[in-house]
Amino acid sequence: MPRFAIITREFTFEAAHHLPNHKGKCKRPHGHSYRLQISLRGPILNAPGQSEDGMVMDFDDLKHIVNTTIIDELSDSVPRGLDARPVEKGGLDHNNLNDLTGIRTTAENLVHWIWDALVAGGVPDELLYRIRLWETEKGCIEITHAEREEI
Ligand SMILES: Nc1nc2c(c(=O)[nH]1)N=C([C@H](O)[C@H](O)COP(=O)(O)OP(=O)(O)OP(=O)(O)O)CN2
Ligand SMILES: [Zn+2]
Repeated sequence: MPRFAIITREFTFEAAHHLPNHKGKCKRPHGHSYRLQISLRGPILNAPGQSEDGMVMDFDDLKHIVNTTIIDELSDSVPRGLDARPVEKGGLDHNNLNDLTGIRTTAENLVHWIWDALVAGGVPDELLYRIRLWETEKGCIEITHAEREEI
């Protein structure tokens, strides 16, 4: 029987957003230094002689897929919401999240959008374990498979 492990890689990006109709200051355009944690849970590979022997996934591979799917570039496979607008280039980093994603950019909505985007970009849904996102140092949103379930 394989043993399992949860691996977590952290990412940061700077981005602008606003929340239309928010009762407070967040309705105005402003920026955050976002902190993002992607966690995968899966079997520890038993592949003697291979690079990934003893890993769930190589951190380098996870970094590459997250950067090229959502952070530095936006993969063409990632669905964008109805309010999406053209952005000059790039992914979440140094962009306007309202225009890039086309969704209402609460942290709650963003973590579900990120989950969908990573699956669209090739991360197996069954490997994704948890996504955590900090907009500020004081507040964090997280989802796991339990929060992905529709009632
Ligand atoms: N549940 C949520 N609440 C809020 C969200 C959100 O995504 N989910 N977002 C915002 C705003 O985006 C805002 O930028 C963050 O607000 P806040 O926590 O108030 O951040 P501050 O650092 O500015 O808070 P201070 O109390 O002024 O330090 C709001 N709420
Ligand atoms: Zn904000």
